[in-house]
Amino acid sequence: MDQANNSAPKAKSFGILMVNLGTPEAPTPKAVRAYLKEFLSDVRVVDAPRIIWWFVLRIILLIRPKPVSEAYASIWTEEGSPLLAISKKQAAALRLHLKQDMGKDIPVELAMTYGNPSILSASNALRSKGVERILILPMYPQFSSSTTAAIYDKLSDLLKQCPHLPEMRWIRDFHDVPGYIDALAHSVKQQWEKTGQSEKLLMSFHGVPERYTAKGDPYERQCRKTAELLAEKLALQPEQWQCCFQSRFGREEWVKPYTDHTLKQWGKDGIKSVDIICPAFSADCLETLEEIQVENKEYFIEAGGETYNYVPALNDNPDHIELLSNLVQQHTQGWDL
Ligand SMILES: C=CC1=C(C)c2cc3[nH]c(cc4nc(cc5[nH]c(cc1n2)c(C)c5CCC(=O)O)C(CCC(=O)O)=C4C)c(C)c3C=C
Ligand SMILES: [Fe+2]
Ligand SMILES: [Fe+2]
Repeated sequence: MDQANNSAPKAKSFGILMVNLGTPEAPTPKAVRAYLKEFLSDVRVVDAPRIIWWFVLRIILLIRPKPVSEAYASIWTEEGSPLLAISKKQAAALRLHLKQDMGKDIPVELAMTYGNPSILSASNALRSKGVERILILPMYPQFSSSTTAAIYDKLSDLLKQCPHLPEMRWIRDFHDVPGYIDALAHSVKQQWEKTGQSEKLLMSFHGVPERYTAKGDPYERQCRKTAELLAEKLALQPEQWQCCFQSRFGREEWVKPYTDHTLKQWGKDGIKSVDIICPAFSADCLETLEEIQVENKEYFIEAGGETYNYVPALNDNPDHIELLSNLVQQHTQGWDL
């Protein structure tokens, strides 16, 4: 019998498109303005009618870049923006871990929804490596129309130019995956080993407008589920923890309770010590390193609190990378044959 007919068809190679939000190129008003312009022009992020939003955005872009660039300057590192530097480390660690687990090189390309490296350049890099099947890995444990769906939109816009499409699969969310909850619990326990357990654990998630939940965005529900599972894993009593939402933007009501209000109230109520974790952020960034670690700490201490411990994001912790590798392997079943 013909040898060629007998052998299985050659497996098409697959690659991973790891995507996070994006960050300015530099901690300067000019770079922050360019970043905010692209980010805040996306209808998935701000869904206001375009004519009205166009006027409002012009004002925001006059006022916001200066203070926000100062906040970025305060967290900037030699490797650049923490979000980008950590994301690069996550991509490299995932590449290494997949090689160990799967015994071969699986291309992993990092992309940002806004700014660089763009989804276009990362997709082209995968194509140049001969990848015919792409697994999209949004680095958001909880699905939101304002983050994960924005990646879908960008990618579909880009694919409109392509005469031939790759096969694609998505990791839509992993808010309740045991490996994710375990990794969060492990990071809290490590904090407790270093500093002792505080009176309260505050789980602070990035907020979204209440209207988004009303329209069917599952984000708030998924955040609450993550928080419940983490509390259960840590065997916390209801009075020992609280789920809150941070990073409000604009004047409308966002999902509650608000992180800053809660910390001020706890300080006034005589709570002396708090541990705070931000499970919606897979990498430390402006919203954790400045807003949570600095700004909200001040609110708590000024209101009478004494001890405030920020539990870092999962970043490139080994159990985070193990979780990502397991998710990749589950979602590519049948592709590696
Ligand atoms: C305008 C509305 C915004 C929505 C809705 C929103 C949702 C959302 N964002 C993240 C994750 C991140 N956001 C970050 C920064 C950031 N977010 C907004 C606005 C909205 N986010 C702004 C305007 C900014 C920029 C900073 C500022 O001007 O205040 C970041 C950090 C980026 C960095 O460079 O470090 C992350 C990460 C999630 C998960 C989310 C909803 C689910
Ligand atoms: Fe945000
Ligand atoms: Fe593994």
